[in-house]
Amino acid sequence: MGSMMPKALDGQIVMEKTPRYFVTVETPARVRAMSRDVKLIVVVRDPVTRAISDYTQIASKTPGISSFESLAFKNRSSGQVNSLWSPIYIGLYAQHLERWLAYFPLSQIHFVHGERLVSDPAFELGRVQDFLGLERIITDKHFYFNKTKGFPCLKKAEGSAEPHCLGKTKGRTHVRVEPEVINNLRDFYHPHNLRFYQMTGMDFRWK
Ligand SMILES: Nc1ncnc2c1ncn2[C@@H]1O[C@H](COP(=O)(O)OS(=O)(=O)O)[C@@H](OP(=O)(O)O)[C@H]1O
Repeated sequence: MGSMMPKALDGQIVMEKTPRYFVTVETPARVRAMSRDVKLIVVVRDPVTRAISDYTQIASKTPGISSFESLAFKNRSSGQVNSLWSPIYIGLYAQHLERWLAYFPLSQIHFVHGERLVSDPAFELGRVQDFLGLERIITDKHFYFNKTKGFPCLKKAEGSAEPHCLGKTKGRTHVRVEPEVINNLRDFYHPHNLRFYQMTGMDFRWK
């Protein structure tokens, strides 16, 4: 992993982004072997919406896939959640964080509040810049709310004068999931979320 990272000059920061790192069992030890003072950034959102978003993405690439409802439960009538199904498993944030905390102090891990990244991107990016020890260059002046997209976008893309929104696969309409299933998943995640708030000292206020 370390040998694959590009070299940096003094004053430069090398970034690497892989969503799977947070949940892959071998990763914390590998990252630690590469650098013990690396800074880690994790974007987290309500695990129920996260699961539906994840399924929406998988379904868009998998013709004939079973319904969310049938994959999310081991047994629908008993309401037993299939916590090993990846869209559900990834949202068990406390469990994943626990593995990282065996290798890194909490002070080296920064959590981006996913919902606030959408409602107030400048605020969340302010926190990220502080965490990285950077000057606060990105501020609310860089964003505007694009009504068509329903999300914030950049007024100017890097090296261009044109506005820039994220692509079509970011911020798309989710598949409809039965309200009863959503409530069931909320109950399932509730204790895990509370543990996560306690571990991070942050109240994400997920329902
Ligand atoms: N500004 C802006 N524009 C569009 N989308 C935004 C933005 N900020 C955050 N988001 C949320 O990012 C979600 C997609 O990111 P992913 O986690 O799927 O990306 S990746 O897997 O890391 O590539 C995507 O999830 P979905 O809404 O489920 O599509 C968005 O809610």
